[in-house]
Amino acid sequence: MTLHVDIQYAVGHLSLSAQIQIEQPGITALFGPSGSGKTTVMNAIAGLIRPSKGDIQLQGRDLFNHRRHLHLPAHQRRIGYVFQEARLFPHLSVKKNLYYGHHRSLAPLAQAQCQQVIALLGLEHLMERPPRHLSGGEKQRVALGRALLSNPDILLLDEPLSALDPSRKHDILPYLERIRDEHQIPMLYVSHALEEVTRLANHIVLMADGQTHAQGTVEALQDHPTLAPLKHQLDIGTLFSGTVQHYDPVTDLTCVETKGLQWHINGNYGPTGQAVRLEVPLQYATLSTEPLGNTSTLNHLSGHIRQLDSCSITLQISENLPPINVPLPHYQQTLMALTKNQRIFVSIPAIKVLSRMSRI
Ligand SMILES: Nc1ncnc2c1ncn2[C@@H]1O[C@H](COP(=O)(O)OP(=O)(O)OP(=O)(O)O)[C@@H](O)[C@H]1O
Repeated sequence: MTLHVDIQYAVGHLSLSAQIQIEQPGITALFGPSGSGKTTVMNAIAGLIRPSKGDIQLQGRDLFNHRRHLHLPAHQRRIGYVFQEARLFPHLSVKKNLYYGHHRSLAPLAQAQCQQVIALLGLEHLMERPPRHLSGGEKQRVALGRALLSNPDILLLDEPLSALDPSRKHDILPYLERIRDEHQIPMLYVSHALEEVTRLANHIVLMADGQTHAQGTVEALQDHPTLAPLKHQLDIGTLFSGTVQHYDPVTDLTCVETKGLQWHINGNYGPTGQAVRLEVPLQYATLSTEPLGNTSTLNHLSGHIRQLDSCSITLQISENLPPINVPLPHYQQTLMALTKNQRIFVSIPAIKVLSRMSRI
């Protein structure tokens, strides 16, 4: 077990009751409306506030246990915390900022690993600069580096991109992806932006009114009533996690398997076995009640309608696969005279699947 949180805390109008279990590396998003208690949870994990009940464990170590009157001080928790603003020491160079946590760490990172982190974040050429001569994105990269150099057991990221303009945000996302892919460190990531979450996170914890009310993989929770309308509003397709089967340089197509389904996507998405997340724009799929025959479209599914809702249908592709939700307005369901248990054929061009894809 990596992180276990089961706490209660009351402050102002907030009555917090949070249960979180993170057992995997990668990024877990803490997602919910403003004021739902996300930062308060992060502060409790970091030891900046003391919950009134419950317990917190990290890598099997007790950080907080109300019954046993245990509340480990923040500097003994081995936690890296990155905030909305970089909070660098203005009078110290980038190098001194980076090594600040390292020098105080209980288990400092070896020098070779420090150099790897500095290279991963592209900071080598900035080492002697004072923070005032850095862009917002560079400051956040230094803040990430400072947290990683302290060799934490978990990285807490509280909206680390929200103070950046869109292009800086875009610049820093690949660095977060590299930390996720190249370090085994678990990360808890607060964000309001579902696009960021679907790109970065493999797990998600949903919060509302001070309560954690659902958690699981992003794929499993994507049709949750909290997320489905946002996904629709942002025109985000259906997410599938899968594995690269092979890449064909002649056609420039990658074949990806997602739990029994095969997809063809344009471009090269890494070696065989590479874990990927596909975003399939099922909202733009062509649906028919007959097989389409000889078509130029490369991705085909067929399944039986299990449910018809006002703006989507639920398809059962096969016995051993979870049902798939395909957005389809009610008037189109009526035009096609769709009924329960009817067989439906779905096709999506390879180029459309390519359009939104990130590694997980
Ligand atoms: N020390 C405090 N005194 C009074 N109220 C507080 C205190 N700390 C937090 N709160 C209240 O608790 C609620 C949750 O705050 P918190 O910052 O955890 O929410 P959040 O989900 O992180 O919000 P946001 O997404 O806007 O950052 C808010 O209504 C906030 O005003």
